[in-house]
Amino acid sequence: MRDILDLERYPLDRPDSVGWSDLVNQCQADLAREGMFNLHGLMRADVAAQEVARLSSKFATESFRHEREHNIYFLDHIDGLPDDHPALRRTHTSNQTLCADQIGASALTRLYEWPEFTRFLAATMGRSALHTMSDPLARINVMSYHEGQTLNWHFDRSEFTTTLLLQAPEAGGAFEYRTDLRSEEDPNYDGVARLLRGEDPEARILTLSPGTLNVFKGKNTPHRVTKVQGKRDRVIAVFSYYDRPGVQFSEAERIGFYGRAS
Ligand SMILES: O=C(O)CCC(=O)C(=O)O
Ligand SMILES: [Fe+2]
Repeated sequence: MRDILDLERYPLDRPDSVGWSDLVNQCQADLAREGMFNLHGLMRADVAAQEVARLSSKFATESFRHEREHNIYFLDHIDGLPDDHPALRRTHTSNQTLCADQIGASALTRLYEWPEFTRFLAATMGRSALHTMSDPLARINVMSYHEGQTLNWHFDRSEFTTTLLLQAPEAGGAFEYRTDLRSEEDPNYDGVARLLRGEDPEARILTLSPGTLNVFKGKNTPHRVTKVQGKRDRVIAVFSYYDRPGVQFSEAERIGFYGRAS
């Protein structure tokens, strides 16, 4: 993995070393404080650039244009919530998505399936194990956003989301998030409505650099990607892991996110 990752800086391949334990402790502290951690420059910059070049023709010809109006839940209706509640305010999303079956054998697939990577991620989250998805489309996605495009406010399906930025835009395309806006016990619909009005003082903005791994607790932390500005696309890989093996999206979810079920 040394050909694609900076393992001098991040010793993911040496789980018995002090350096590995120190890194895990640091990530755990960041997760507890911020709901996320970042490994800047985990993927080598030239490898990230090669992936962008390799995928650019696929983006041009076979990507799914994910374009829709949606609410923060990506659901048509929430039981117990009137359909006109401001927490259900609709926003617009537009980007291009490539699914795992289109990405093929690549540095991204190698990283996603590398057992030491899963082991490291599980340790940062205080879990005994994490598992790759069996969903042939959802396990790895690469998304590109060109000028004016955005992924609007949403909560994720999985508790943790793991992304790796491959190419940064000239401007915009920042990751905006609001840590722990809701919990399993409290959906905090009024807090959601306030965030959607742009009035939540706890919302934070993160500007990622290419090669950076970002792990964040997206299930209760709403987040969005602000509009990309300039000619260079924002390109980012999204890896999905779950605490049990064999997880798949439903057919309806696949059609919503990818425009196809298989
Ligand atoms: O593009 C990003 O930085 C965020 C991606 C994301 O939130 C998601 O795929 O759920
Ligand atoms: Fe997300």
